[in-house]
Amino acid sequence: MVAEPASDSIDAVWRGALDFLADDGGLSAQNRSFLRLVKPLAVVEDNVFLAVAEDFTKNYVETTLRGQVTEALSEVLGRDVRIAVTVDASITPPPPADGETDEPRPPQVRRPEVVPPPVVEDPHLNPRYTFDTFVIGPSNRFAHAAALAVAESPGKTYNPLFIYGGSGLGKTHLLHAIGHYTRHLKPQTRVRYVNSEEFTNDFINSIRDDRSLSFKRTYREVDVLLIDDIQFLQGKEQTLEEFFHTFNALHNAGKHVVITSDVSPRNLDGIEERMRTRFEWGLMTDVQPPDLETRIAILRKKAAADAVQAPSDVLEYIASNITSNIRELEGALIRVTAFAALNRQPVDLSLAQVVLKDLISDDDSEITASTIIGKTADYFGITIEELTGTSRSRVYVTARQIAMYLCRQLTDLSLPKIGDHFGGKDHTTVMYAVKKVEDQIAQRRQMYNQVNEIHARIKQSRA
Ligand SMILES: Nc1ncnc2c1ncn2[C@@H]1O[C@H](COP(=O)(O)OP(=O)(O)OP(=O)(O)O)[C@@H](O)[C@H]1O
Repeated sequence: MVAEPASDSIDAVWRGALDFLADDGGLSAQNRSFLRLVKPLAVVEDNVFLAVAEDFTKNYVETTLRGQVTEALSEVLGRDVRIAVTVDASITPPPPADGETDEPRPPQVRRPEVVPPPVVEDPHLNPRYTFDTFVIGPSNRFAHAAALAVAESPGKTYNPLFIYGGSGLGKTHLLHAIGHYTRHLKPQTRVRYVNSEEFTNDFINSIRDDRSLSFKRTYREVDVLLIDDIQFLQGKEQTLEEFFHTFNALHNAGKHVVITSDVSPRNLDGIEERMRTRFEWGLMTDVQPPDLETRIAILRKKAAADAVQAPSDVLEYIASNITSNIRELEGALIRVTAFAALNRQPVDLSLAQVVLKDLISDDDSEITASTIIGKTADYFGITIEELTGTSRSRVYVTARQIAMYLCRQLTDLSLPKIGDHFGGKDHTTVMYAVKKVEDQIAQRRQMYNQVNEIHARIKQSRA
């Protein structure tokens, strides 16, 4: 059993968590700056209480940084913990530690007249999903144009904008791009991005905690609401009712709503007619699987963004063989370039063919999260309960993170749904695991081999 740290050791726990994050290497300078604004308060059972001076910082820590911070604290404490962040306006950022003086200091957010507040991305928006990084082709030209028009003048035309289409075709990317561009043009615009599952959880929690007013404020006091994967609301009557009122309140006030779904409004079963009709009030547009040229252009852009060298014939090979999902397309490129980097080999066609042999197969029967979890547990010689449980032993954590990564790569499940398969883990934990495995694949041969071997076994099990 892990001893409960005395309350005066909370500083040591927090320092350990910061060291863990530093070793992990995944924290940007901006995020390090944010963590310096946090004052650790106490560990009580499985809760770690933190305080910050501002709502803005609280929001950032609770959304963008939650996965990493929770993971680090759980690692240090040896068990799964949750974080709770409170606002205490009397907190001032600590002075820089020795040797830290060259690091950029976070701006003093409480003296805006001297130093302006930090200009950071909206914590809910992925910085990589912008219009600049979006490749336009015949399959998405209309959706892109509509998204751009909304971003340029929200509340005016195409309200609501409804974007639908299959998994991994860029719907989420477009939603985030609208958010970024709107804020770029008019920084004071209040934009909120939310996945429908988070909306549901937020709603349920607000009822449980008697916070319906703050829930309403969160979703109604915005200029642009971007709501992803609305199909998850199918059949959830109370949440739908709440969403219906949210939608009406925003629409009546001339605020913009952008919705994505895997099917068109009329194919959304389990959603009342009155709501489906409203979705059709504005503009509906689909995104289709991209053609070969667009797929090659997407790979080229991705290679340039990641600064990896990949000759044209390799990009064409990948693009010719992976046709229906852009997430898979990008995953294949990462796999090839990671293998080449680990083996200090140049990326060429024969290498790509070997590396992608099992990925490019004719068998397209569906891979499930259960298969992935089962095969990963087998590989590590642990049980499914251990893999999906809460133990922090290294082997369990590695197995859990690899299985989460493979679920993201090989299934159409959303981050919250993947979390559900792992005993109800938070979607930010899944996001963190995916990012961590992605990074380590390119840096550690062992990780690369493990992921590849498990992937091969999953594919074989379907043969
Ligand atoms: N046209 C595009 N140009 C560049 N990258 C793209 C494009 N379309 C999709 N992508 C990339 O493909 C990946 C999957 O896209 P995204 O998550 O937006 O798909 P989605 O349609 O929302 O899928 P899901 O329904 O599974 O959530 C992302 O990394 C995204 O950046």
